[in-house]
Amino acid sequence: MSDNKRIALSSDHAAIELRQAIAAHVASLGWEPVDIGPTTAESTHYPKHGEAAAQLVASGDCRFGIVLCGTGQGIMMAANKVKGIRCGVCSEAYSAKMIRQHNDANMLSMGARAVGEGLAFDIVEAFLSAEFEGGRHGTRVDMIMEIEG
Ligand SMILES: O=C(CO)[C@H](O)[C@H](O)COP(=O)(O)O
Repeated sequence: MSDNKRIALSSDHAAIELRQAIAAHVASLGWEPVDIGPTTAESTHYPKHGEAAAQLVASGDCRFGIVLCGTGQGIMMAANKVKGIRCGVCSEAYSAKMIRQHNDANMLSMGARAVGEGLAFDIVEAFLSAEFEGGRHGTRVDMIMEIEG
């Protein structure tokens, strides 16, 4: 397990409050939130926020990233364009566990218009407590990364 306990957090305007609640929650779990905003509910564009969080993860500054928009889909797509990022959208805890165990995901995305705070906390906890299993899953993750070049 990595010593890096930093988690990059970003969102668009649709998820400010949920993102801030998740930042506090991960801190309560012993992680260090690196919340890069935005902080106002003014309409903004999710690609730049997804990319910014993904860069912190890809550079190794943060171990994981958690990104949010209305659905979680657009900001996930943006994050996955950054080399080295494997980000999945989750709206239940099982998938959040599995994207760590089987896909070695380093970022989690959620939709603030799709999940409430309690469910989002469960999803985050499932993601952070699961470990990559390697083995055949490592072979497949390597294949994903080869597509990226
Ligand atoms: O979910 C999203 C992207 O996948 C965005 O949060 C959503 O598209 C923003 O919509 P609006 O500008 O109408 O608030």
